[in-house]
Amino acid sequence: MSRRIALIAHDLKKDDLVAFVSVHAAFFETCSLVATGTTGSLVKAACPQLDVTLLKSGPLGGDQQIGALIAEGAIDILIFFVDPLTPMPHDVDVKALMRLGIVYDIAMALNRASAEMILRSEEAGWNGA
Ligand SMILES: O=C(CO)COP(=O)(O)O
Repeated sequence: MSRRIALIAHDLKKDDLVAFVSVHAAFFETCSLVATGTTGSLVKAACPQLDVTLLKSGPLGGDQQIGALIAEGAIDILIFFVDPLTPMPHDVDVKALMRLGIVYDIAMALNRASAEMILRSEEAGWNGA
C-alpha cells in the first residue's frame, strides 16, 4: 500500500518544504498526500504532477483535520516544518497535532533533517516492519 503522508509548513518554512518535496518528487508521486491549504497549494504549484488533497488552512482548522486523520489511522507519516520562533494564533492546534502524532506513534518529522532521514529510509524500501 502506498504511504499516506501529511505535509504542513509554517509560513517561514514553506519554501524549505516545497524545495524538499521537489527534490523527492519521484517518491512523493508514489504516495497519497494530504496537506493544509496554503502549504498544499504551494506544493501543487511547484510539483503539478503530485496529487495533493487540500484541507483547510492551519489557522482555520487544517492542523486539527490532519490530527483527526492521524487518530483514524489514515496517516503513516507527518512531515511538518515548524517555525519555532514565531508566535502562532493557533499554537494549541499545532501542539495538539504533534501530540496525536506521538500518541499514535506515526513517523513524524518536524524539520528538514529528520524529514530527509525518513525519506532516505522510505526510498530505500524500508516499510517500517
Ligand atoms: O498553519 C499551518 C500549520 O500550523 C499551516 O497552514 P497553511 O498550510 O494553510 O499555511
